[in-house]
Amino acid sequence: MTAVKSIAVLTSGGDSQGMNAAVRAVVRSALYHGVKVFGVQRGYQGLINNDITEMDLRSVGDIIQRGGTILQTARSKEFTTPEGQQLGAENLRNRGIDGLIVIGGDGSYQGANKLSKLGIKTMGLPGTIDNDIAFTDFTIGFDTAVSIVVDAINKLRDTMTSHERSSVVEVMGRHCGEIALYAGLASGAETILVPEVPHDCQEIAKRMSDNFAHGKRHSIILVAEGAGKGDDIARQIMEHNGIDARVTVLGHIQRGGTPTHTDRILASRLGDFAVRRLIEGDSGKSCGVIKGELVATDIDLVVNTKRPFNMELYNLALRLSQ
Ligand SMILES: Nc1ncnc2c1ncn2[C@@H]1O[C@H](COP(=O)(O)OP(=O)(O)O)[C@@H](O)[C@H]1O
Ligand SMILES: O=P(O)(O)OC[C@H]1O[C@](O)(COP(=O)(O)O)[C@@H](O)[C@@H]1O
Ligand SMILES: [Mg+2]
Repeated sequence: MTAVKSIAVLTSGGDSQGMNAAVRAVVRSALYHGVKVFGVQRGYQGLINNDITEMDLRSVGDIIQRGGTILQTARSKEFTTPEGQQLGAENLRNRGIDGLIVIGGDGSYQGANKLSKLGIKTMGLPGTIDNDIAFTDFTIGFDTAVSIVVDAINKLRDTMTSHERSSVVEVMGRHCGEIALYAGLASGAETILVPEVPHDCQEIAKRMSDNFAHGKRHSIILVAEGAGKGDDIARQIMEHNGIDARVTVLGHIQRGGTPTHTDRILASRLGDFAVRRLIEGDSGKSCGVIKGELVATDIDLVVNTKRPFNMELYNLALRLSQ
């Protein structure tokens, strides 16, 4: 006997590579356990518009390797109102859907928390390139996004070294420096600017000049968008040390392309886990992986906890990039 007979799945907010793999896992796991499964189009907007269709095994064929999301995504203003949330919950109930799996980032989690408080059995899956959700080591899409940034920096290094230039690379992360931190450490960037740690352009310029004086032939400055605009940082540093700085804004390239195997496996594990928890009667949880183990944490706690910034990795990146 399963605690839910019929569930729905949606993707919301900024898309991320691996969302499709998560949708596939939810659909196939639900059907495996004899639970009906519905797909909601365009995130919470689809809940409001009643844009909900039943899915079968073939609805999720040939998608594990695709970026983006076959369910489409949206940022829905209407859903941030209590009326929008009530309507979304009613539309689910009217179809006899008694469980919902939300795949999205910190904003989507706020919405999932509201639905859970309205009595919908809701589970959240962390789907965002930003890695800004607490109580999971990684979010779905982060590994792919970091790989894309590292690959871009490898290419930039070649030409920067040849010209003895510095390169400012702006990456995503409106409120969170995880992409900059991981990509910076993995690519040997000399400077990593994140919203969590204050910076001083004069100090950065001085360190850069010292490095050039000691034989460095390039300098990579990685800036999370939440820490400043690449153009502004480049201008300020150049004013202090006169070293030619070129700016690259990676933008939405970071959110596209085929997910890495790490993201596909994370998405598959989390999607299946969320379904099993709903079947066992659990709800109001965020699914995550901590030290390799699947965990379910109260979504209310997750949305009210800021993910701690990893200063150990940050300091390591600085020490190793001298
Ligand atoms: N406080 C909130 N209450 C209810 N719904 C919210 C809230 N914050 C965000 N949402 C919903 O989640 C959607 C996605 O959030 P957003 O921050 O854009 O993306 P992400 O989930 O990737 O962080 C929003 O468009 C909105 O519909
Ligand atoms: O151009 P868009 O779609 O607003 O997305 C840009 C944003 O996407 C993100 O990667 C994720 O943002 P959300 O949490 O709002 O989905 C942010 O770091 C970045 O600012
Ligand atoms: Mg977000």
